[in-house]
Amino acid sequence: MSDPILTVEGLKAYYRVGQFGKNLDIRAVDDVTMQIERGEIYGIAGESSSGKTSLIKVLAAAIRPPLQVIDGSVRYDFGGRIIDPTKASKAELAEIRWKHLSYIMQGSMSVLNPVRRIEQTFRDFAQRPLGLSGAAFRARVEEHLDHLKLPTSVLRSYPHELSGGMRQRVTIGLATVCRPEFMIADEPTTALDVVVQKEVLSLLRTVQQEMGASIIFVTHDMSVHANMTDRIGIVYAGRLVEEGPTRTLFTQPKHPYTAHLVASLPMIGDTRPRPALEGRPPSLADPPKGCRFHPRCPMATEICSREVPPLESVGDRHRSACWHADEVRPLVEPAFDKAAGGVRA
Ligand SMILES: Nc1ncnc2c1ncn2[C@@H]1O[C@H](COP(=O)(O)OP(=O)(O)OP(=O)(O)O)[C@@H](O)[C@H]1O
Repeated sequence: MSDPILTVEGLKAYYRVGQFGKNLDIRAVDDVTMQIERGEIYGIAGESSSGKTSLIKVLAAAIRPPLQVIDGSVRYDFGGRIIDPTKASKAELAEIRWKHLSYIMQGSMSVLNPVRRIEQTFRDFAQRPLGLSGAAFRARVEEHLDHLKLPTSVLRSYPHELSGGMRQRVTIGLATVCRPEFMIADEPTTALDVVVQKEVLSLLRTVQQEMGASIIFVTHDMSVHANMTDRIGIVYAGRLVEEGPTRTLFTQPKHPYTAHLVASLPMIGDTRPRPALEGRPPSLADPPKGCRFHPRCPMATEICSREVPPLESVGDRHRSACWHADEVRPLVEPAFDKAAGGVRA
């Protein structure tokens, strides 16, 4: 049964910028409607500049000008306590942050203050929500780090004294110490090498399972999505164009853009040429009419340049915004096995 912790309806968030004396709207999030279930890992995928970070900034209540919410609603249900982060007061947000909602931003250094030891950063973030102080607080943090198999000696370190992988683990420690119900992770492993990346992802998944938390997980790396997520939302030019269970999206994509994203995944031992996607994503200041993907779409017909396709159900928990959803086929033979590590040759 559906038990959404987050419901987003008709969300529009634009960057309002001035250019050559004129006001310009960059429509980074344009009419997004989605729900996240309690305990699920929901991945957001899409190429660079598609609006992934802008969307989660709104969801994480981390909006700064020139980004503005223009329309729509965001509704969290934290055990019966309903909160819209786009309308909540500073005091309300301070109450939910870390305790109910935590945000692992791109690049650990943006969270870890370079001139404060890790222990001080833990105090800054978590002391208030945990309602502990002094030795009791320190004991709780040490117990948590121990549980995550992180040496408690990191508490005495400054961020620059730690490796990138260790810093990212510490960030996960920070984001989880108050046992939030909802976590938002933006490209948490992008800067790390593959081995460290796997370790960090496995740590994140373990804590998520133990806490029963929901995660929105953003990355442009489809192989990470294959390994981590229960469902994926595909974003193109500010719009959610397809959404469905991870396996379904990999094996039966119903949007030509998803079919290309999935096909672009390198697979060990498969040297067949990959079908390349022509062109570049459109400007979000002046996106094309109709389906925003139509100028690049090999399946586009006249209606695609005229009318915006609605995001409609095409199967079990599967929605697609494409006039030709029924005709979309995978571009390569899919090989998906999550239990064996997601995508395989
Ligand atoms: N501060 C800003 N002012 C104006 N436009 C911005 C600002 N930040 C982002 N944008 C624009 O908003 C659009 C969406 O950017 P966003 O960072 O959300 O995309 P993304 O999918 O997260 O990209 P990436 O994968 O590269 O992080 C882009 O066109 C970008 O140029």
